[in-house]
Amino acid sequence: MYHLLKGFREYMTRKEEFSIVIIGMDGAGKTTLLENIKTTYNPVPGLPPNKITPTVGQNTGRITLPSTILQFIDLGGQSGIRTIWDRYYDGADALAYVVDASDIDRLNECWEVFDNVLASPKILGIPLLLLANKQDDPTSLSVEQIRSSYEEWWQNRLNTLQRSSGSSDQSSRSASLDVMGISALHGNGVRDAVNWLFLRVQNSRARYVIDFAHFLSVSRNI
Ligand SMILES: Nc1nc2c(ncn2[C@@H]2O[C@H](COP(=O)(O)OP(=O)(O)OP(=O)(O)O)[C@@H](O)[C@H]2O)c(=O)[nH]1
Ligand SMILES: [Mg+2]
Repeated sequence: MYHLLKGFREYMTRKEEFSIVIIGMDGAGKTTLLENIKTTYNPVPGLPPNKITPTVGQNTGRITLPSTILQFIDLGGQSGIRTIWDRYYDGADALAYVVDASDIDRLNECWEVFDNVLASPKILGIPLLLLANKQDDPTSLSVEQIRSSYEEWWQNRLNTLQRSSGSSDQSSRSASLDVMGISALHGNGVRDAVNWLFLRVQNSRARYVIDFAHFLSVSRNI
């Protein structure tokens, strides 16, 4: 029991590290977001936007918060590379799906790609944040418009599949979807998005602690 309690104490006091995977279509602004997060939180700034090129593979960045380390993994979004995303879901504590809110012509494709992400059983239970990026661009859709666009896309898809009974499924899907607006280029909303991710991964840790405490109380009674 002593070792169990010692282990529990060490578990409670160590700086927990969480992995956050950033996905989204090519050009959505994922790497710009990652580099902005580095600049915002680290003493060494991230790459300036004019030095960022399309990602082939992945980029990573770590930030240290008072009680937590967040490790961000930004994956390339070009169609040929999207097949690698699935491999990263297993180790992910949270997912951020970045949308280019100014690229209205590609929104349908964006929702198809998003739907594929949602269809993966590996992401069940992982906090998921939808980021409507490029809010600094006056042509960008707002957070509400992005949410409506997804709802509309989903409804059309149901209609195409002639699954009219699925409408309640659709409403629960979009109602539980967290959407935030950001400008990865200028940093607006980036701290709020990082706070959301931090709180969600912390909450999932709290659940583990409750489970462990429950395990301890059960083992005491054995
Ligand atoms: N106006 C505006 N442009 C942005 C913003 N974020 C990114 N961009 C621009 O969008 C383009 C693509 O940005 P990236 O960060 O390379 O996009 P990505 O999602 O990493 O793309 P892949 O690596 O190909 O998957 C660049 O020209 C960025 O400067 C933003 O918040 N506002
Ligand atoms: Mg990139």
